[in-house]
Amino acid sequence: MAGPVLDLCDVSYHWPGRAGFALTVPSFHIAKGETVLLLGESGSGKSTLLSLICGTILPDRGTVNIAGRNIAALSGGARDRFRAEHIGVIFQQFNLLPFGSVADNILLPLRFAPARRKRVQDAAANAADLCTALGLPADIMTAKASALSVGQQQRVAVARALIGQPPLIIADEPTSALDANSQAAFLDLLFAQTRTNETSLLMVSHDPRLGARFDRVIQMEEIAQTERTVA
Ligand SMILES: Nc1ncnc2c1ncn2[C@@H]1O[C@H](COP(=O)(O)OP(=O)(O)OP(=O)(O)O)[C@@H](O)[C@H]1O
Repeated sequence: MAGPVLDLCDVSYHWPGRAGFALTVPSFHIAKGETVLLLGESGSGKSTLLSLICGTILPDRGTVNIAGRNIAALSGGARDRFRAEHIGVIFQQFNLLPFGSVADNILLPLRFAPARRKRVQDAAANAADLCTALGLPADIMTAKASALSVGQQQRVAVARALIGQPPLIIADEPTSALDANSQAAFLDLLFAQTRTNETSLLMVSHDPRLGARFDRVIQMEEIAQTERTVA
């Protein structure tokens, strides 16, 4: 793929009805296969920026290009499909469907993303392979998501983000619920998987110690101006 996987230009955003906070990002790119850790104090707008990148909120101004396409210019349904095709998302609360099986949860993004689905020859086998690569037991595929430990849920959320090799993974503090040992093991697995597929990774964290693992570490204030006034 030519050009950056992610390219923000002249973006600004304020939450509707909230005068106290405004975010401006003049320019921010992530190259294919690049891993970036985004650090910043609480309330500096990291999660807001990730929502703009995922297209769940739209900028007041500017362009958010993913794989060369300005998602801010797509209509709602087209944007949802584009996100499912191109972005694997891992949130703090893993957002698994509690009554679905592990297999249901991992395969979910493929339902909305035919091109991503096509990259996977045998979806069930691929989901099982990802589980094995992420250190989950082979028989976990039929277990209900609600029956899993937090660490297992986290791995299932990673498998769901990685299946079908989307070019970009967005992770918002995915290790916040883990102890130091589990955190290191989790990141080893995530990085092994992104390297295999040359996936770009943008991860938000409060922990600068994670920085050594990433190609680039950026502070929110290096890429964004945040206006904060007490309303
Ligand atoms: N859904 C929302 N509706 C209205 N305002 C919001 C919403 N989400 C965030 N904000 C506001 O946007 C500002 C930035 O919040 P954001 O969550 O993006 O920061 P953050 O850097 O991710 O913080 P943290 O590290 O604590 O998660 C805050 O003033 C917050 O109250």
